[in-house]
Amino acid sequence: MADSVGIAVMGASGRMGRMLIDTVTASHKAHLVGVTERPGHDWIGRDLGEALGGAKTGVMVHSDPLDVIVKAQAVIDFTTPEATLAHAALTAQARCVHVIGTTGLTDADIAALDASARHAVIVRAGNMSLGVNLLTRLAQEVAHALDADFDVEIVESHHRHKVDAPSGTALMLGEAVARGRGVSLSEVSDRGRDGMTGARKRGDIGFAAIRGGDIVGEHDVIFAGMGERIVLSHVATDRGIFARGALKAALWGQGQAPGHYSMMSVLGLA
Ligand SMILES: NC(=O)C1=CN([C@@H]2O[C@H](COP(=O)(O)OP(=O)(O)OC[C@H]3O[C@@H](n4cnc5c(N)ncnc54)[C@H](O)[C@@H]3O)[C@@H](O)[C@H]2O)C=CC1
Ligand SMILES: O=C(O)C1=N[C@H](C(=O)O)C[C@H](O)C1
Repeated sequence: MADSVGIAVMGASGRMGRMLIDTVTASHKAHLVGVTERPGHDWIGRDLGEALGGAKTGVMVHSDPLDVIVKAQAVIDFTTPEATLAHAALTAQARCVHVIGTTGLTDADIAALDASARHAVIVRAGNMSLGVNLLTRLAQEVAHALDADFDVEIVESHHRHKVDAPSGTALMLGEAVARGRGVSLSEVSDRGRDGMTGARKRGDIGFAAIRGGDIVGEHDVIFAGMGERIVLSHVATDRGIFARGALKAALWGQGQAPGHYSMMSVLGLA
């Protein structure tokens, strides 16, 4: 265990929480030191293995995040914006690496994370997969090469339980296109068209969201010109890609200077 990194997983019973527990447990480079769930959840106070329907693991499910943060070298957090902000105040005090996959954060939330990142290493991305992070680089390059004669539309599809839109990934892709064009996304973003919207505005970056069934996560960046169209796509079929990225970030963060990093740094794409 000497070189193995102690990891706490927040939101243990969630879709990503379960995947993260499997990924950390299977790793030779990390081990699980604790997990949390929201106060009132029926897993609180139980052994994690038993809560998952298997044998005892000796890892208990806590509701107080401090109980696990004090034991961890890295916290992996795919929960809710409210929970993630509360965790960030504690990881900053504990000086432990905070890997944040939670999406739906507001600009004010991100500013609060910037403040925590003065003391702790935060790695945050709306998508922790290698494929999507590479796609953001490609989208930026294509946007740079083309002018606004090509209309950009970002279409994302997710499972019926997803609560935020556009997805964190769609926003990452939108930011990449805006960077490639040298504009600010907030000034050109077109979200939630409905009714008599008027014709499309030149230079806008449009977003559309589909929700249904068990779709893990699909993203298209469409560059639609006159007589031709380029479509950059990513299809996730297994949440393991996000969990593996998050674990990689937790390991990479050890020994880094405090700061608010993205997966591009972790993957050597920055
Ligand atoms: N960045 C990435 O690569 C990815 C990000 N996500 C994001 O991760 C987040 C979670 O996604 P899912 O696992 O699908 O959602 P989920 O709803 O299945 O899981 C969230 C879990 O967090 C728990 N939780 C809520 N408040 C808590 C608190 N105060 N303390 C501890 N646990 C708490 C919930 O009870 C739940 O079990 C979403 O924001 C989603 O968009 C999801 C997949 C990949
Ligand atoms: O909620 C999800 O499931 C996902 N959320 C992330 C997002 O908002 O982009 C990443 C992935 O697409 C799955």
